[in-house]
Amino acid sequence: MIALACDHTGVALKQELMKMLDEMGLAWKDYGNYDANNRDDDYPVYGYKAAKAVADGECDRGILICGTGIGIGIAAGKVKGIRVCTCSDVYSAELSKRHNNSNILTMGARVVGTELAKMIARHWLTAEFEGGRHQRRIDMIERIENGEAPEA
Ligand SMILES: O=C(CO)[C@H](O)[C@H](O)[C@H](O)COP(=O)(O)O
Repeated sequence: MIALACDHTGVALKQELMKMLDEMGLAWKDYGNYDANNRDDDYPVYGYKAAKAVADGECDRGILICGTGIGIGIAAGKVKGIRVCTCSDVYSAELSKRHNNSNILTMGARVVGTELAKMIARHWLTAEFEGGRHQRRIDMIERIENGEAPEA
């Protein structure tokens, strides 16, 4: 299950991603915002809901959108267990999965066009974590998250 969320800037792009996920046969759940005209909304609300769903195991991973992808990514990354990649290119998106096992992709609806965003999401969704030395580094990140130094 893929968690989707956005603020008012990302409603149209999120709808395009929903169509793409349907075509890929991937299930999704939408954590809002549902209304592009609600311009007074706040991205942390939606970023948190989707990130919590991933952290709690309700969803396997998430794709979140705000104007730049940065604000909603910062908010989502505050949830324990969440590894965010904010991407505007395919290479970073793919490597964030292969090396960092990112579990949330964020993109900027005011940064990337629809087709590029779909391509980025497709690469991210189909890439696989390589483990090995990369797992060691993720373990270090988890130690930092727990208030410890990365080296045991
Ligand atoms: O937080 C952001 C910057 O990382 C997002 O791009 C928001 O979508 C943006 O700040 C919203 O701006 P608006 O002027 O309220 O549309």
